[in-house]
Amino acid sequence: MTTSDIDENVRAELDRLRGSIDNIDAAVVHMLAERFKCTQQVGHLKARHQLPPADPAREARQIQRLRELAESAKLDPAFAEKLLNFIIAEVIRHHEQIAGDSPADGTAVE
Ligand SMILES: O=C(O)C(=O)C[C@]1(C(=O)O)C=C[C@@H](O)C=C1
Repeated sequence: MTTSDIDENVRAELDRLRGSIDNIDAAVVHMLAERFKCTQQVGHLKARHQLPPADPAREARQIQRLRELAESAKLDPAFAEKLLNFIIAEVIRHHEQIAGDSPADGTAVE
């Protein structure tokens, strides 16, 4: 059986759920885009002031907080931690690129 020859009621329920999934995925993309807009500004600030791209102490606090939020939301905390680490790794890569593009005297224009 394929999804094209299933019962009409099942099809309607599947379509309804998929509609919500599509809305949630869109919200996730928009939220991530906003987060990356902020972290790009952090990257420029850090580059201007010769601050290191990564801040492991800050990350440890973020992971702890996210794990607690995940637990209370009934989301697997290990998954939440992996997701945050994945996002942060990309942010650090951007920070490193920005720092690499900036002259050491901090006179770069954004
Ligand atoms: O808060 C910072 O210092 C950032 O650079 C942002 C951020 C993040 O994406 O949340 C990224 C890298 C750091 O290691 C910690 C946090």
